[in-house]
Amino acid sequence: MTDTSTTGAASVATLAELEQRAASRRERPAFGHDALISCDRLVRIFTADGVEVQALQGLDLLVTKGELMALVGASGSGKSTLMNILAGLDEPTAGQARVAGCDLLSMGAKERLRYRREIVGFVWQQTARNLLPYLTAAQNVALPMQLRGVRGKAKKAARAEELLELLGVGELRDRRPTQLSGGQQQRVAIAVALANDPEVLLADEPTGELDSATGRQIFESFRAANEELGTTIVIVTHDQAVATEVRRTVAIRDGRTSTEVLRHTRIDATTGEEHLVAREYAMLDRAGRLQLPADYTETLGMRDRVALELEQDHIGVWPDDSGSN
Ligand SMILES: Nc1ncnc2c1ncn2[C@@H]1O[C@H](COP(=O)(O)OP(=O)(O)OP(=O)(O)O)[C@@H](O)[C@H]1O
Repeated sequence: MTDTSTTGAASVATLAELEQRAASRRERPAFGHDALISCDRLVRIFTADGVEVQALQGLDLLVTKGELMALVGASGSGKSTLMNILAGLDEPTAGQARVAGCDLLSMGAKERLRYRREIVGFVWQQTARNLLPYLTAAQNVALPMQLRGVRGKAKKAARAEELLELLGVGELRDRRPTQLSGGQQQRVAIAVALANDPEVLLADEPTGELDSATGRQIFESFRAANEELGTTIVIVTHDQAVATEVRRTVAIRDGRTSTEVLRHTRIDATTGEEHLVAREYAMLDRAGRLQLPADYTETLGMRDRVALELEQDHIGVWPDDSGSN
């Protein structure tokens, strides 16, 4: 008979060890504790005509304060759903979402209104949705300050002027939206979104209705806001030029973050020249789940099951060869 008591005793933790483990788990910082935007297993289910659509299926996303990043993904992948939740316009079905310390699931109506006025600013694709047609550019920028209860007409006018100048449309302050080009309207819209100095600026396809040269100018306006005012900016875009200009592009697929491209400049040791280096990463969620890019799995004919091997500094993933033995 084999004596298992020794092995059994060795594998059973003492009470003191269990208490220590529980304590260290408690002390471990929560997911995204130091991020400005933190989405944790975010779910949004829509029900239309008795049919359920899972627009977000456990999406994880962390954005650090001061970042300028892009979100990309095919049509229907859930980008606008996520933006509407982050903008405080829609509520998630489950999961957690926090922006600048505000819990987007438990906010009451009053808190939600304050959140939309003071914590986030947004710029939409449709230029007409961003500005009131009967107000001048400067009056449009002053309006959010007025709604927030900022006192002093001169103070509001000065802030409006400062923002319009920063975005390169200072000289257009007295024009109404119909007297501005699409690109100029979007720059005024960015000034409106920044009026109350929000922590986060959200933009959903802000260059979607513009030609590529104008789109580039708009992107430069976002960069100016990010660099000069330190505003954290998240841009949803189909625009390849925008997606490759930012340091971090996160791809959403089927309601989840799937891959992420990080870019940094590297100086060539021999020539001294600067090169932009981009590298694609797959997201690993807290349960250890990894989504492999479809083009990788299709190339190697991987389906249903893969073989894994732990090496010293990497994990190998091979097509399932169990049938060939
Ligand atoms: N109000 C709604 N009612 C029902 N289904 C919805 C609603 N809003 C979005 N959906 C569905 O949720 C999924 C995600 O939509 P979403 O608009 O977030 O995608 P998207 O990535 O922004 O797409 P696009 O790039 O075309 O704007 C889609 O299948 C869409 O049909």
